[in-house]
Amino acid sequence: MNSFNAISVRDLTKAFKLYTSPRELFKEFIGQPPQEFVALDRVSFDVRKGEAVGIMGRNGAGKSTLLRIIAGTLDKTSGNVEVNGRISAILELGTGFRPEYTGRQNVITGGLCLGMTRKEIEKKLASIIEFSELEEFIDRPFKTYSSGMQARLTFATAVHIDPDILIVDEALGVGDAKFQRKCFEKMQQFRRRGCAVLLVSHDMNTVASFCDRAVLLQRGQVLMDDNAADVSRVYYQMLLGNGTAPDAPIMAAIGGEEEVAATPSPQATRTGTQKGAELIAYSLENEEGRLVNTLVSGQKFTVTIRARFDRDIQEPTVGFLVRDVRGVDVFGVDTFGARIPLPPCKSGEVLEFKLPCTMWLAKGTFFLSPSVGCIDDGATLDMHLDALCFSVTTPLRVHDISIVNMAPEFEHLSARVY
Ligand SMILES: Nc1ncnc2c1ncn2[C@@H]1O[C@H](COP(=O)(O)OP(=O)(O)OP(=O)(O)O)[C@@H](O)[C@H]1O
Repeated sequence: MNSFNAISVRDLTKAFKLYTSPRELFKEFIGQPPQEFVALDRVSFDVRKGEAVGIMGRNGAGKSTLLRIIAGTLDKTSGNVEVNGRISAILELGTGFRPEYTGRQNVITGGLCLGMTRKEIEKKLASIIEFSELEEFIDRPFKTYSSGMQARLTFATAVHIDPDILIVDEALGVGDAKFQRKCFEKMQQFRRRGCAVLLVSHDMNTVASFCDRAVLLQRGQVLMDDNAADVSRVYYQMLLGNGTAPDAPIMAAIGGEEEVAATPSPQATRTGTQKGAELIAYSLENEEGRLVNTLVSGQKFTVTIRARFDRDIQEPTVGFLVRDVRGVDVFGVDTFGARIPLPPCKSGEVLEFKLPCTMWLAKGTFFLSPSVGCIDDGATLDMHLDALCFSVTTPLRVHDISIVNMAPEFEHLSARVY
């Protein structure tokens, strides 16, 4: 393995044998193999030292199976996993912890399970308890702890191993916000000293903000391995759509090749009846009429949408929706709602819709979903969810945390001292 890598996974495959009855065991014994379920299918990726990699995917995609094999608690069927350094894995709450033991006793047994020596544990016991903030409860039975308290003790023990590789499977999700913050701070410290972090999470914001890279699994295969923000976005679109990412790009942006267009997402999900009209192009233009994927808060821009009709529509309607990365709808408009009639369209005609707007959102990444509909029968004919990804930058005078730009007029500011 390359010396920069902490983990190297090559063609990793895991097939679970499915025994539907005890007879199947017997059949296997006499040479008839049982049915198999392939949970991981030739998965390959690397994690570099000091890198934080998110593992994403819908329920059953194979994330836990992957982590368990890397952590060494589950056997692989084929392929190769190389690990360079000491692993500490939080695969589920209270790994190696006994419900009837006290918190203190469990730190000792759990620590031993996680690979610490008894001497090491004794040396770190006070620090583990302090990190968990459970001093008051540490001599009570573990089974009386809430799931958040269990998470605290599990995490506190696991991070005191001083691992080279930290593997965390969602366990942090149950701690309260303050404790989660503390855990992420601890994980950042690990990264700074070269520890690799592998984090399974369903939360795209966690992955996008904490991880450098992410691997998206779909039915046991690697669908995407890229920077965390892009993978999170695709994962989010999978969740919004039919659960799988389409194989091929479905959209092209309008415009000249030399110009930068807002990125049409290859993963856009189509909704609507898809009968009567289809969206054929859409784009964003700045005030100079240039195709852009970055808009400046406070400035004007134009949304252009083109739709082709394959039947006569007396009253078409066009609109779009803008969402942020968390999936919150931040703006929506359509000609029907605005009571602006569009001209009737005949089969074979293309309608071009251009709507000048002002960008009042503040800094961030957003997704635009264009749509075309038919007022005659009240249907959405075609809508491409989150099809255009664009970012907004704010002028210096708007604070970074802003969601919207209230356009402060500093030139008219008055300040009086009494
Ligand atoms: N012991 C087992 N025997 C048979 N199938 C199994 C076994 N363990 C896991 N699977 C199957 O393997 C697939 C992957 O499971 P896994 O737990 O890795 O998914 P996951 O991505 O972690 O899901 P989740 O987000 O729900 O935790 C699932 O379809 C699951 O049913």
